[in-house]
Amino acid sequence: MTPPSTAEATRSKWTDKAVYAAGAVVWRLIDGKLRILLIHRTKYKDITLPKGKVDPGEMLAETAVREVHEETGIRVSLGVPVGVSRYHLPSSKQKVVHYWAAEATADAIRASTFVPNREIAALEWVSVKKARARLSYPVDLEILDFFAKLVDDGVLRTFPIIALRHAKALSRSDWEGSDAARPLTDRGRQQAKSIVGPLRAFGVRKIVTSDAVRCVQTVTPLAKALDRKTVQTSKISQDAWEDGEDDLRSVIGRRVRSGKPAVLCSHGPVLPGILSEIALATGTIRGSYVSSAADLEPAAFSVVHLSASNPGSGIIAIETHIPKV
Ligand SMILES: Nc1nc2c([nH]c(=O)n2[C@H]2C[C@H](O)[C@@H](COP(=O)(O)OP(=O)(O)OP(=O)(O)O)O2)c(=O)[nH]1
Repeated sequence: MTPPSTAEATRSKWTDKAVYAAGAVVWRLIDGKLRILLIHRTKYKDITLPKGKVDPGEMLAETAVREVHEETGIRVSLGVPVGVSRYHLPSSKQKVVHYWAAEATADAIRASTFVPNREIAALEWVSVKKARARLSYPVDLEILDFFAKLVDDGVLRTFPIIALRHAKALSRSDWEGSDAARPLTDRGRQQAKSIVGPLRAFGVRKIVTSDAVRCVQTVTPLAKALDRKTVQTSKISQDAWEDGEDDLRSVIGRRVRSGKPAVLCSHGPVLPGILSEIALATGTIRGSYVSSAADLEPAAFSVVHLSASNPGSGIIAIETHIPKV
């Protein structure tokens, strides 16, 4: 059992031996009371949290959202990570399941498509206390405990600011034009496509990018999928940063004030400044986790979770995701 990343960045590790899965503690307020979603599984006659196995090529965050939807008919966006459970399958393989908190909004409930089926017999919304009594497996209880801590800390409703490093670009030596015009490689374009699912999983609505071509190209598949325009600005570009003319502070300040899930696509050397400005804008006591979250390979991203009601209470959690291509 790995604790959730309240004060440290987490990085997912992949091994061939384990079976990976992802899911969520889905929650909503009913008449002001917190309720979480349990599933009654048909085949196993057990009561668990919604989750399921990673599809080939998929990243964990998109698995969590897809599986919640497939099992419960409810479309969620992910909030804070609430832990990783590990258990042995009857085949003796290890199963590793990553969980996030995820709010089921009123709209998502209205649009729910659940009907009892071969996999899931019933859905049940219960208090955290009742969930503790009903869940079939001890590992689920540990996830529930992490979730309950968020509730106790008053930081259940959050929004993410995501710092994304542009995907793989042509090297400077292979390019004769200006550095700002350097495009993505074929692999970079694949990476840009592969992060659309996981970025959507966090509910990204706003896309802000350095105006360098390699950054704009990195977020273009996402912008298309969301049918949104990108905000292209030199304020977070490497050229401006090298000339001391960047303005990370105003860009981050706006994002923190808006409270909307956003992605900021920038460059390796600029990312530490972006993470540092998020920490400063939220009164976060800085630790090494902030700089490690900025140390990203191409097309990797760090999700910084902030309190929706009180962003000034500091960063709630940071998690880092690495593309598989
Ligand atoms: N969900 C869950 N199943 C467990 C646990 N411990 C344990 O022995 N099992 C059993 C129940 C089933 O016989 C078997 C496989 O269940 P599973 O939920 O991991 O896998 P699955 O492939 O059926 O479902 P999924 O991951 O696609 O949602 O493992 C546990 O802690 N959680």
